[in-house]
Amino acid sequence: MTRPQYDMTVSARWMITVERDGEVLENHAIAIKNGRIEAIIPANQLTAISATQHVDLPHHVLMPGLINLHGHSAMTLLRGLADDKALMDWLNNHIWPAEGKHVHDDFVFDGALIAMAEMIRGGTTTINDMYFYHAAMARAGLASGMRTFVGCSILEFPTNYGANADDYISKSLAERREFLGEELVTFTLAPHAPYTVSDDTFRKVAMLAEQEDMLIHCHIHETADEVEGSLKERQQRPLARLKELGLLSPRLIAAHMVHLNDEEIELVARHGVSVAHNPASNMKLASGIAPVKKMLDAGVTVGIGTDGAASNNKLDMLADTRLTALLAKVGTLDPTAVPAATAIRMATLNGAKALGIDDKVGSIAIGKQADLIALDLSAIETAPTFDPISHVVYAVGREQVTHTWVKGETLLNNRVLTTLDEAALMTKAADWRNRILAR
Ligand SMILES: CSC[C@H]1O[C@@H](n2cnc3c(O)ncnc32)[C@H](O)[C@@H]1O
Ligand SMILES: [Zn+2]
Repeated sequence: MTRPQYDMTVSARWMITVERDGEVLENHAIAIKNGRIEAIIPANQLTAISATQHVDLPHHVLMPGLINLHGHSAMTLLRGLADDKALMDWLNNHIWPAEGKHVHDDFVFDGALIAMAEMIRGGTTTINDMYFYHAAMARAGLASGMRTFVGCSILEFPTNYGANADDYISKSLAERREFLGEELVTFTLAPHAPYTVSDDTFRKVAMLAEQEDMLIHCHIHETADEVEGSLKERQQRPLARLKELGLLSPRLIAAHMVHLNDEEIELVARHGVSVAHNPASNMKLASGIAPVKKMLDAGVTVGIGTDGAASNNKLDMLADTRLTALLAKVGTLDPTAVPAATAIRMATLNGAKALGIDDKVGSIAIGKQADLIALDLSAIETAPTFDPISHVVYAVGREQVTHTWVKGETLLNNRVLTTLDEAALMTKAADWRNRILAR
């Protein structure tokens, strides 16, 4: 009898499937063909099948790849330029002036590749980004092999990329056309925030999203100042305004959502809006603590994002999954607010749901694409292991990520990047440091 033939099999000591909260398979293997998981079997049945390549992970946990639900990848090149500031001081007096001097295609391409090297080494397989120069971002995504959502920024004021909202929109749609056939690249509409986008533009974005079947990605209710500013200027809270303008729908991924009352949480749940929670950025910019437990209890899909490297200052989804669990506990004084298994689901399947790709990725299941990561738990820092779910959330560091796969392609092999040249990127980073310091 001929044995079933696969491209790759991976066996692991533990497998966190995320199919059911808390499910851990011990000593199991998966078989992958054409980038898809075709079988999940006890490791002792591996002899019954054959594969071109086998990866044995005897001390490792295998789990779905992490989904970074909110980021600005190219901002790695501005990391550490302005720390210890509140959001509007940080943006108005530091980040926007620096972006005005430096942000062009080459900045976005190089900065995004540096971000992707960091993310792949930390177990992130999907990035939901928003920035400028989208063809450069998409090219970086294709070069790295990451699943890349390219958010097309829309603002009312001019930047190097666009003159006004209509200009941002038309340039973005033109850049999108070039990548429409690429499975791993998806363009989204990214109106920056309620305080930088007009009513007319928000209406256009809502219509365009329907016409073109696109997601919308926007910073919303990030700070108390944003909510108060809107009340002062328009006698309306930003979310109420966005509801009137037709923005609230399952297409919308709302980044931050820190300052919400109970009615707003209900509204967001009713309209199927997803939320990208950014605990590190919210802590560093002193924006506040998002009501994550209340949102989850109301049925909102809440995923996790890092935000940019200039406000985090890491692109470390494992660290921010830990922060998600810890911050929810301290914010509610309830140790059960976000348990470990919930935090893992937020960083994987919830991100996939928000992006509308949970039929493809976000958990380990037959038929899903092989976006997977492996972490080596044999380090002293994670010995002994009683519960791998606990270790992944509370004890591991990203240096324990050994392998990262997207659609069955190896992006990280025993901690070595396979698609990106780390040494060349180090040189690029040094060049950018000199250019930025020179201006
Ligand atoms: C439209 S995305 C690009 C734009 O957003 C800026 N930005 C980065 N992080 C944040 C944040 O947390 N809140 C608001 N705006 C942010 C970034 O610098 C770009 O100018
Ligand atoms: Zn952001």
